[in-house]
Amino acid sequence: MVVMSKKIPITVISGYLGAGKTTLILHLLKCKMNKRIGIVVNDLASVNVDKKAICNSPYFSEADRLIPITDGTISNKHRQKLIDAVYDLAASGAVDLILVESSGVVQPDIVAACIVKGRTSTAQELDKVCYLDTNVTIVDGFRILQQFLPGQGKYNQNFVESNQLIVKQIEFCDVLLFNKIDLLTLEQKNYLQEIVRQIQPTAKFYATKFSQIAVAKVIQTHLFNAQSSLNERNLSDPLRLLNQNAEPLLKIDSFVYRRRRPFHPQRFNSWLDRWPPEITRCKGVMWLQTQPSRVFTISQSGRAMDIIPSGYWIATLKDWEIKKMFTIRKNLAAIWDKKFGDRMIELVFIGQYMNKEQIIHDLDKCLFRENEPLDILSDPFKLKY
Ligand SMILES: Nc1nc2c(ncn2[C@@H]2O[C@H](COP(=O)(O)OP(=O)(O)OP(=O)(O)O)[C@@H](O)[C@H]2O)c(=O)[nH]1
Repeated sequence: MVVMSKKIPITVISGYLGAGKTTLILHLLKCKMNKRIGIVVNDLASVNVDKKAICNSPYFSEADRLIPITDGTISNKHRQKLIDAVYDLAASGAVDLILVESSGVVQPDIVAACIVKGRTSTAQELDKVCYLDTNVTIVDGFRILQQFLPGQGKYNQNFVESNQLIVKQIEFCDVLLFNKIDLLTLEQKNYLQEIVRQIQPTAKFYATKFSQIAVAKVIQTHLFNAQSSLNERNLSDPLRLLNQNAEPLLKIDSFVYRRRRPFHPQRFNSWLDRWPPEITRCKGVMWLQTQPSRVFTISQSGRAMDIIPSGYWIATLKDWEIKKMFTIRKNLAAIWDKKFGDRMIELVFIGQYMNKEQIIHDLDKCLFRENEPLDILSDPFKLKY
């Protein structure tokens, strides 16, 4: 049994799909004050896009540690993976604090119960090496504008189920970040804040843009009180909560669309105009025939869509640089293609009742065909500067 002289504090970050959880982690990495940070990222899809975003951050240092968990639902199997990952980090002595990013469809009270009462698969007690310090819930103001306004989605089951989950996430937290306020008018912001405060009157409340918050407000706050927080919600026996076979509140699916060939910019752009509403969240990378050196990152959440150039493919570097990258990036050989190098389209789609075959079929039609004429000038993704 490992006995730690000092237990490691844990901040759990919850929030619906695309609320800004990874954005908060990237912000905290940037702000850290000589602390070694351990991160557990629980992503819903089989490709952990959040892990890539964090590991590629210039602020993720060699002293930091990250353990990814994929297919992050709330099933018993995944609860065990989460407990084991947190224990490994806390018992390693290699980190000073731990951030746990829940997947967007997870109830935070179950994650809290895992940390308060969890035992590893080898029967080690988690509370011997770490303690739950703060539960942060991030609320996507722009999404709830759509979901919480009167009359919206009244007869739509997707809305009802996702609203239930968002409300549960709001209810169980010590700190609430009301995020994406840059996308709201003052009137919308005030109206929605009022609703959120009614659901959660006691937590510390901060309105944020891009999850920007002072470190001390979310780390080592000592705000979580296991007795009152779990008891208040009639969860007096966290073990029961931990062991119950919770049906996910939200029946949500995900799949990965992966192709080596690039998109035809105009065709892909017109597909974006016909975006299937069942897709709740899409994230990943892509490339365009017209701009073969650029990596484009896509991040869609509800009605908000970001497609931004975010660096260059390794395949565009000089030969010696590419060779060096092979020694640095251990997984590069596995993804390298003779013709395209590391260029690829890899998009994770998350949603309810998605017509996967139709989406794949339509996206395949957006791919650039051999010997097709190239119209660089009318590329809608061309940078204006
Ligand atoms: N306009 C705006 N965009 C934001 C803000 N915060 C985050 N975003 C964007 O929202 C998108 C989703 O942010 P993430 O941090 O990846 O969200 P997440 O909660 O980690 O997403 P999942 O892990 O998929 O559930 C990204 O494109 C962010 O840049 C904000 O305050 N304003």
